[in-house]
Amino acid sequence: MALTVTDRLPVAGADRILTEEALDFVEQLHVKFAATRDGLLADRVTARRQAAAAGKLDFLPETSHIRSGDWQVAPAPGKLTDRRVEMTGPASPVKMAINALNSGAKVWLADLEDASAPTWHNVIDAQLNLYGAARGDLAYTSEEGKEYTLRTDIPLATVVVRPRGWHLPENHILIDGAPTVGALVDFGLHFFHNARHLASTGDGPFYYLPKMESHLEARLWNEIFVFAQDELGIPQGTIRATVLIETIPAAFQMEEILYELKDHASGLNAGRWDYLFSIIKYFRESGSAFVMPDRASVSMTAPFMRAYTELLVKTCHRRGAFAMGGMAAFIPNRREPEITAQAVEKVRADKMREANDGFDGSWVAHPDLVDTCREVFDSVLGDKPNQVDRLRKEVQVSAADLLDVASAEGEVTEAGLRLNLYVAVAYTAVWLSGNGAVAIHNLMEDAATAEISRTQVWQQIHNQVTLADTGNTVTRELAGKILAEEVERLRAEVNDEEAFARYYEPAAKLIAELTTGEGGFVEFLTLPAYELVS
Ligand SMILES: CC(=O)SCCNC(=O)CCNC(=O)[C@H](O)C(C)(C)COP(=O)(O)OP(=O)(O)OC[C@H]1O[C@@H](n2cnc3c(N)ncnc32)[C@H](O)[C@@H]1OP(=O)(O)O
Ligand SMILES: O=CC(=O)O
Repeated sequence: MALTVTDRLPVAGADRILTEEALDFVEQLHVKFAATRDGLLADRVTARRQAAAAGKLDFLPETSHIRSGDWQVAPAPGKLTDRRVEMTGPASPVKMAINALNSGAKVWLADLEDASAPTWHNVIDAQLNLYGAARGDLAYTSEEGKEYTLRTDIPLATVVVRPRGWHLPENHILIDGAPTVGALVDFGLHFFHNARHLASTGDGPFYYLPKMESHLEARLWNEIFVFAQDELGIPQGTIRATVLIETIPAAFQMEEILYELKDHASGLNAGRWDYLFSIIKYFRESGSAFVMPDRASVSMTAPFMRAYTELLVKTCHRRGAFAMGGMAAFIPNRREPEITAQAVEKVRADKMREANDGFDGSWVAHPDLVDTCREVFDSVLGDKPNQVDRLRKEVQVSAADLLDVASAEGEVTEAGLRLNLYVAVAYTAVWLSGNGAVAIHNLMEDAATAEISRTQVWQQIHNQVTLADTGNTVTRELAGKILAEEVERLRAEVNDEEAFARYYEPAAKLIAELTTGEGGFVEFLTLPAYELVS
């Protein structure tokens, strides 16, 4: 096996990350685990085809002993016993890393996934920032002279790193000439450089694991953790992982996922946006029962979404694990107090539902929402650091409840179709420019929300949906016409032909292929997009 790095110096300091020893560690992870990951990705395709053909999923009969068994995950480590507010955001640029650490949140989900466009610069810069974060050593002065330093008056947020999902490759580290697995690169570099230090201070290493589709994928992570801890001489069980339940098959395997990671598990998170994307994707050709209303009208109170969150809380607490709430997409705007007031009220309502339902904490996307989330959880938790003791035994959720997409109120409209196409192109353009999250119309957009937008269009075309406001049927031609109009709208808004040609034209071409193209469904928007960035 020969490991090569295609471009060693994307950012100052890269050599501190891409050391021979760290790359050896990544290579070892690859040799031991990449083939299993490849097999699990292939299994996803088979499992989805079967479920789509049947138009249903069920709890696994072969693991019923796990669901009925009496077991608990390991107790939470000190730094993860109170997670009432978690701030999410990309680990690059350094300014955002410092802002997140300083935000007053208990945890910072340092995102190498949906809020990050994994350009080589971003991948390495994020690792440099995580290295600094682990050691309390980050500072930055902006071009305007604003100084960013870590606060000493409050505890900094505990870092929980979210590596890329299993599907994404890393094109800049090759083994025998082939791209490596992005997740193994992200985890491997972070663990190698920081695990001993974090373990010595009780600050980690902690991870969020995204987009898994089966408990066997969780088993693979567990095997990686066991190997990595042995290699670096760190006690087994030091790593703690919170798993995002954000795919529909994973919702049927929550118990099994916790069980596989038992000694390393600290909780599950209800990743609502990817979850919606996953349902659309999984059952995309299974008929009208799975066609969702306009994205904006599917809320967390829709019965099928409520079934999912209720089951998640019950499952976690029964096993001594934390149940973490998700992301309300409303973003404050420091220049528009009215927008901020609306965002705060909507976020407050969302967090109140979660806290009352038994979640132990939740996510916010912006530092100006930390206080709102904390106030809500303070009011429900009182003196307690969490509510893992609320077992929610009364909750009963069936397979049919989880799949009852038709229970969502709302319609499919041309306005929704138009907005989906606008957002998909606008977000993809920003992603191609190297930024994985952006506010569009005062909503947070990241890879997960953009995936909903583009898959809804695909699903509407392939199910010949009739639009409630115009009576038209969604066809390739209609979506293509609206796409062209939205691209012209964006051209006028961007008002910069160079930027438009560089980012928006390729984004529009890609979104056209993914929505109205004849080339078949593409699993992840970020896979072809990644081939367009360096
Ligand atoms: C579906 C999921 O997976 S959700 C989780 C993944 N998604 C995310 O994590 C999105 C996180 N949020 C963000 O990236 C940002 O809030 C955005 C892109 C939505 C909006 O960012 P901006 O347009 O920069 O917001 P705004 O101008 O109001 O920012 C004000 C300040 O807060 C900082 N800020 C905003 N959001 C964050 C954040 N998430 N983390 C750290 N700092 C932040 C900005 O850097 C800026 O700092 P400055 O005053 O020092 O310059
Ligand atoms: O990752 C979180 C989500 O909501 O998707």
